[in-house]
Amino acid sequence: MILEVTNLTKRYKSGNAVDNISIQLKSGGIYGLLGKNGAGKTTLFKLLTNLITPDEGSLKINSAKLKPIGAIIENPGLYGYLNAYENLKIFAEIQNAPRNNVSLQEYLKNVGLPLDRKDAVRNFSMGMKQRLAIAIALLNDPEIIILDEPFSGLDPTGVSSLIQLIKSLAANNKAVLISSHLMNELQNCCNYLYVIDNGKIVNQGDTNILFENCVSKYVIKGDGIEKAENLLPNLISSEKNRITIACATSEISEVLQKLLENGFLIASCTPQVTLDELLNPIRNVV
Ligand SMILES: Nc1ncnc2c1ncn2[C@@H]1O[C@H](COP(=O)(O)OP(=O)(O)OP(=O)(O)O)[C@@H](O)[C@H]1O
Repeated sequence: MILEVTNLTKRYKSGNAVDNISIQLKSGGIYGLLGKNGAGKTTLFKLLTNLITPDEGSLKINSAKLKPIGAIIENPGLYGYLNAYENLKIFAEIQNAPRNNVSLQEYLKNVGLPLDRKDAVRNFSMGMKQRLAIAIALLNDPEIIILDEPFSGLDPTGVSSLIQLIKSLAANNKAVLISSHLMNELQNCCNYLYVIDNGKIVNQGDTNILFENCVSKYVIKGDGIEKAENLLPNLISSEKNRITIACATSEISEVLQKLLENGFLIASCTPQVTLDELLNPIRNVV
């Protein structure tokens, strides 16, 4: 493990922002921290990066590096009136990181920023700002990268290219920890998920398994599929060419078989998971 957090707690007058949290990160893994607004994600990240001190618990980083963590917490704090290269150079100076022309250009290239963009970063798209912030987080070649809500404000193309960049960091053996309230983005990106609510980790596991275990509904599409209503006791809703049924992963093949046997052609069958189901794993019994 590159990072081991044990029973971390942070109390405020309003209550425990982080409540007895334990997490472990391995090099090369992409970890998601999924939770609603106010769940405690940013507070946990501030504890991991020593911006605040815990009231209880411990944090162990198994690295010989002076600065093993690179992080973007809350917003990428960029200088809007400077260009990408100038931003990177200033942060490299502040962090005492290598700042010769070649290595700075290399950082920009590695995060996919065009080297010929010389205008101020206030003109950049959100996706480009995120990339620049990641380049800054990478300046000291940290072993752990922490990204707080990196998908916020990105369009679908920006999200998928950011996911590619995050995967390339993990392929270079970095441990990446990402917070978000967006389940689909984390599902597409992370190997392992921690679900946080009210300061506590309420659910965790391999992303695919976690989602599979939380599926309680399927949307089935097909020409005239709404006419299958009477075949399906677990029907939730029905409209032209589309039905939604309550059904666990273990039961869906039987349902599809029944539809096929009765002459219905299925165009797609999509599992549905809501954040509520991930937050309340015990309730997911169909
Ligand atoms: N400095 C502080 N003083 C008092 N309460 C705080 C402080 N920082 C955070 N909190 C409280 O701790 C809880 C967790 O906040 P936190 O910002 O960690 O949540 P979050 O999951 O990051 O939410 P968001 O997605 O909205 O940023 C909230 O109830 C918040 O009001």
